[in-house]
Amino acid sequence: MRKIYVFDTTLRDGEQSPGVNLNTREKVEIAHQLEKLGVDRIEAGFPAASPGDLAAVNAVARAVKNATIIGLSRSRQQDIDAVREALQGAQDPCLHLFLATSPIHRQYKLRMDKQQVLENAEAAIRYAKKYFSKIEFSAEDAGRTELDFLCEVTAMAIRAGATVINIPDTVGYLSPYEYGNIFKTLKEQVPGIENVQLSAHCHDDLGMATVNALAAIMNGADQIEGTINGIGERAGNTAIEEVAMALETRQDFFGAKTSLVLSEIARTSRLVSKLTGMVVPGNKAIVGANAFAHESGIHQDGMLKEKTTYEIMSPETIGLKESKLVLGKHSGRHAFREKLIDLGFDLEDELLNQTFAKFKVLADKKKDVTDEDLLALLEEKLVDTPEVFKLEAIYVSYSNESIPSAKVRILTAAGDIIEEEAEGNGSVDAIYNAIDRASTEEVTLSDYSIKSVSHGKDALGEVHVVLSQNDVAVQGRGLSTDILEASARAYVDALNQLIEKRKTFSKRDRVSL
Ligand SMILES: CC(=O)SCCNC(=O)CCNC(=O)[C@H](O)C(C)(C)COP(=O)(O)OP(=O)(O)OC[C@H]1O[C@@H](n2cnc3c(N)ncnc32)[C@H](O)[C@@H]1OP(=O)(O)O
Ligand SMILES: CC(C)C(=O)C(=O)O
Ligand SMILES: [Mg+2]
Repeated sequence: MRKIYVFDTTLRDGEQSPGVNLNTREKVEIAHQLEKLGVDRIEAGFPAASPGDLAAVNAVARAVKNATIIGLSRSRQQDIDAVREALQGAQDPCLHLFLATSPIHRQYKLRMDKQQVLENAEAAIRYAKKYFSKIEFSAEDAGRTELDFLCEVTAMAIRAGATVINIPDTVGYLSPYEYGNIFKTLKEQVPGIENVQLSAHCHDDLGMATVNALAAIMNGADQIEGTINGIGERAGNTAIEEVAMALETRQDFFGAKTSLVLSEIARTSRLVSKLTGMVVPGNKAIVGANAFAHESGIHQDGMLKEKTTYEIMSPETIGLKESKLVLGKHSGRHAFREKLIDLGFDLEDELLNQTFAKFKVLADKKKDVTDEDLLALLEEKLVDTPEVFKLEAIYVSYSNESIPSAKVRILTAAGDIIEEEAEGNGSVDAIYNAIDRASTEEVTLSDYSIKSVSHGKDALGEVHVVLSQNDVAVQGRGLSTDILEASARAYVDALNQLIEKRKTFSKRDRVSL
């Protein structure tokens, strides 16, 4: 199988992401992880950028033993000398030289004509060749460079001694067809091209960085350059994990492979995200939190029956434990039952259906239904007290400038609907006074507590109350994403418990008589 070399530039182009700044310790930590991931080449930084980056590149060069270490340099002697200094101690050093070749960059940025670009690049490569056996030359903005001039630049770089020729689509402008065609043309037309490696370096401005890298591979590229999580200048670079997994998953189509240790992908992604502070979007391919998560019932059902129905690769391949079936409002009974079994509850069909109905009501209110939410729902369902009173609705009126009031609508076991209103010294007190009126029970609230069962601002609130009547005390519990509703439910639950307990006492009394 054809090998595709992986050139990781997380520490250089990745660090060019606005807001990202990696210190020496962080660069070394990421470099060690990249080594474990098995990347072939690590671009550790741009030594001429600052003394700190020079020192960081040097620390990486000394620390890493199993990858080529690269430093970036403009086509200028002082930059090349900075890379020489930075790569001291590297087992396998490589200089990365670049000069822009496109008409826009030539005219406005470099203020050079074609001839000057050729001469400057050649002089830099020849100077560098005295110190480096491995030199990669990049024709910056190759994507917008006249193809015949790009061939000329490439031929010059090969003659001057470059060992890798990189074709950057610096501004992420090209379509896969156009980008692939550059590689095909260079392969066909440039003398000596067979003696060097061709490299693809893409940016994601139009969301085509990965597909362009793949197009380059299909047209003869030997190496892809990219970053972990696709971080980098503007919209970022090709995400290495995406190319590696595309090649792995579609070997039948691409017929090429990287030598990455794929099971290190998830760990590397997490580390880079942590140290750069760049959060990985949930829907990011391969490494996003949702990449192996399924929320909708039909997909979950398919997954439970056969994973390949909805997964083209396995989470284990990239070092994750397993796929996730996330319960939410789109989930179905199959996944719900499976989740409850995982939590240790194998419910009979009827109870399952009742709990499922409650779960759907909760899922309408919450983004994610967590294990804690489910346990709370289950506890409520498993302890089944007959509902003499059922809370149908509450309305609360609160302002800090008036007395809080509440109205409740309660359905009785006999089928009557009772509506009552009351005021109180707070919203909860007003609700409880209204429920007292509706139930006509005379009870004392001896305890009230509230806690959050799950996390986040849409977490379930759980209210516990203790009601007493004569010598009998009962507890009630209510759950809701709204604490006033949870409070009302807990109170009504306690009233039902109280009535149930009273019945048990009176039966016992009759027996003893
Ligand atoms: C596509 C890419 O990712 S390229 C890499 C981009 N990365 C970075 O720029 C990060 C590190 N850069 C830096 O720290 C600074 O830009 C430095 C230290 C390299 C240079 O800083 P300064 O000397 O202040 O120059 P400044 O950045 O303002 O301008 C760049 C100069 O380099 C020239 N230049 C740009 N690319 C090249 C090149 N490949 N070869 C030679 N000269 C170049 C520009 O034309 C400009 O020259 P001028 O001063 O004669 O007009
Ligand atoms: C330095 C070069 C290779 C680069 O990052 C680009 O052109 O995008
Ligand atoms: Mg780049």
